[in-house]
Amino acid sequence: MKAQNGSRWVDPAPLEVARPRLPWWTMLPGLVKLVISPVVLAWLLVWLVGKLARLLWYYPITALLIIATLWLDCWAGHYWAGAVASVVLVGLGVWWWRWIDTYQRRLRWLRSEVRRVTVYAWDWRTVMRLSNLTGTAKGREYRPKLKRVRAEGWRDKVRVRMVKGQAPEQWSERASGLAHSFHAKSCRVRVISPGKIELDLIHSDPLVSVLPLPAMVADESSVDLKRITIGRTETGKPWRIRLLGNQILVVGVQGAGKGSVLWSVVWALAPMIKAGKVRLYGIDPKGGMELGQCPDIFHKVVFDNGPDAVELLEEIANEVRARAGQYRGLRRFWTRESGQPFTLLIIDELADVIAYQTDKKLKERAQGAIQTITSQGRAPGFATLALVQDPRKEIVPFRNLFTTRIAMRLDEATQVDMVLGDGVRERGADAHEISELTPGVAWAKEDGKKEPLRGRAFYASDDNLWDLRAYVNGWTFEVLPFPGSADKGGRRHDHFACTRSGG
Ligand SMILES: Nc1ncnc2c1ncn2[C@@H]1O[C@H](COP(=O)(O)OP(=O)(O)OP(=O)(O)O)[C@@H](O)[C@H]1O
Repeated sequence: MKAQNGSRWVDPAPLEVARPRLPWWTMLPGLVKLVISPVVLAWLLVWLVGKLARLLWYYPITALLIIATLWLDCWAGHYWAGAVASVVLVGLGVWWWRWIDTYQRRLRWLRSEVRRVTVYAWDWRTVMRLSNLTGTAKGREYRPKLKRVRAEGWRDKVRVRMVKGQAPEQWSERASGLAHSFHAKSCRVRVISPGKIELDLIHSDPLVSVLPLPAMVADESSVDLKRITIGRTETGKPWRIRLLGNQILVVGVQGAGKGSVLWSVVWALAPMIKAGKVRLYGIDPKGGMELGQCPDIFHKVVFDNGPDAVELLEEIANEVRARAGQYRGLRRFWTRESGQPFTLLIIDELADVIAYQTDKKLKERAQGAIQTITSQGRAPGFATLALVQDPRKEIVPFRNLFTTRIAMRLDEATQVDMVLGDGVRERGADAHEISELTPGVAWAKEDGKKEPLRGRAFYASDDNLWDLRAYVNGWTFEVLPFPGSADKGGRRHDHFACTRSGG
């Protein structure tokens, strides 16, 4: 209303009301709506079926249980369905409470489904947003998709479809935050296929218990030099390494358990050593502290880093060249049928031989010989197992000649990169975080294989090493009565003495 002369009325402020924005299709003429409605309904149906199929795919056991309960409800009535469901639920609860190990093993699928819904799907959107793993384009939020979850007790394997434009490295950078968000101890990121990754959310370490050496293989023909079992991996499978055509470097701080890798390899080879099909050479510059425990299973062994050690290395390097010359034009690789023994050179502290040696000439000769053996020994059947504490380039300048590298407990993350190579630590190989309480645990990386492997080597006790010596040398023991050992009752104490024969 306009202000008139003497009137108290003034123009009111224009009314500011947002016009309601209706979806575009509401503006369509009624006839068009009628025509496209069956199409829209069909599309809705397909969408619903898709959602249902997705639920059935991710939660098959839960769906089966619900369908079975509904069927029971129709068939026997509410009372019976409720009673059976309660008994099953209570039974599962008691099983979980009393026998969690078998529950986790037997009911892995059900557990996977329960963890998917209660731990991951529940918080997925929030965790993705807070971890900056979502993206926005044209006003729309794009979120990584939670796919299959598999609970294995000690870890949950969680598959994820990444947002377009995302890299696995972005996930590796946030691994620690993801672990905390999903109540896990640590998180590893593994690439499955383009755009798809798998998160390993770790809850406990399956390698905490000591693994005793297994029974020795009876027959040398069953020893496979391509698959020597030296322990167990964290997934419970045998930890196997390849000796044929391979050169192995084991790195770890003092007390990391490098010796257990060494003796697990020798234990697995024992039948072939005994049969003369494998020949061991050894260098132990620490005065025989390690290899001196079984000196007589070696073809030749030297207990220092002086001229004797260098001469032994040069002798082996010459053999490598000579055997390669014999093979030229006849065969490409060593096989058992060649009639020549497979040769394994074991060096207990490589740094003492090639870095700490004060005589420059000896040092250079040792370096040259080891480089010949590691670079040319593959085809003619020569392998090297070198143990070292310090992986720096100044100490081991030719790390790349070792085709399998095993990182035991290390001091720093940079050392892990030096041993296993760039990018392997980002895939979870945290060798610098291996506990002091688990000697023998290691991360291994083979050339040509993308994923590193975590395992624990068998523990070789003094008795095992004594058995090894006796077995390879063919010693037998006979129990003799201890002199004057009969007690008053006439019982003989005859288990204290023995004699050796055959060696
Ligand atoms: N696989 C294993 N399982 C259980 N205990 C182990 C294992 N390996 C080693 N140990 C224990 O850890 C201790 C250190 O092991 P070991 O001497 O082999 O370490 P190392 O890395 O060779 O050390 P160094 O460099 O000083 O020789 C041993 O006394 C042994 O009792």
